[in-house]
Amino acid sequence: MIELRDLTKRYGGVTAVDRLTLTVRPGHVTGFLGPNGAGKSTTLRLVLGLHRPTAGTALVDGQPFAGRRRGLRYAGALLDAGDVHGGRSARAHLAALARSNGIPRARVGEVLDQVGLADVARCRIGGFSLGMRQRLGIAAALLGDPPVLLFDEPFNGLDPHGVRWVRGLFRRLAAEGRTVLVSSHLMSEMEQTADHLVVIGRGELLVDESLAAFTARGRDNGATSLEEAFMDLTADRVDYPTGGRS
Ligand SMILES: Nc1ncnc2c1ncn2[C@@H]1O[C@H](COP(=O)(O)OP(=O)(O)OP(=O)(O)O)[C@@H](O)[C@H]1O
Repeated sequence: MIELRDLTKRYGGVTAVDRLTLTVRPGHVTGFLGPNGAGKSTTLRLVLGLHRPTAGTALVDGQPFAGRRRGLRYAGALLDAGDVHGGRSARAHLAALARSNGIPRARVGEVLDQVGLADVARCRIGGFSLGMRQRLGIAAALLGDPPVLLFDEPFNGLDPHGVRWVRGLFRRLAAEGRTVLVSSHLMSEMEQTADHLVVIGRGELLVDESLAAFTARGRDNGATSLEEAFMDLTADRVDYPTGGRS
């Protein structure tokens, strides 16, 4: 479970996250949506203790994640698939993470199999496509078999086979009772993957409800799709020209 209480992050004059209070529950895939610059990545980084909040708290299963030893056992995350040492092999990268988190080395082979990278395990990451890097990032998130998983734009760079695989993986992880929080701009993917939605705009919470309730409310207001309901909800929360309702 992830619990945010009045979570706030300011960078100089910019309030990236504004008094966010919400609970992300286990057993669901929670889609985390918002226009560009809404504060999604900042929120994920605050949860993982990579940034310090200006005010408020973020708890992972009842404790702050920052400073937690062997953190990958408690929460796994894919934040930036490009943020890896290109000179290492996939196996060496995962083995180093396993070592520093007290995870048995056998897990490395298991997660490489699970994400479909076993055949290229000894290849340098520098030669990997974006889709392969995404899979490696997902392998790293799964390494510690954690109860809480966070994914920032996990569908980026994946081909249709990869997208379908990720969709199924997230659903399985949630069905196993894990907390799965997925940020994405792809409404079609969220529609098929998430069963709960959190929407933020300019750092503030706009929606925290089931996908079914959100789409039903959108329909009542004349929206014909999740995308349209999202556009209507966030239209006054963007700082750039929008396409509006077609
Ligand atoms: N390290 C930083 N220093 C200064 N401002 C930052 C920093 N990180 C984020 N911001 C600002 O905070 C706001 C929220 O950014 P964030 O990246 O969290 O949004 P996002 O919802 O993930 O956006 P996107 O969908 O474009 O990835 C933006 O105005 C951004 O410019």
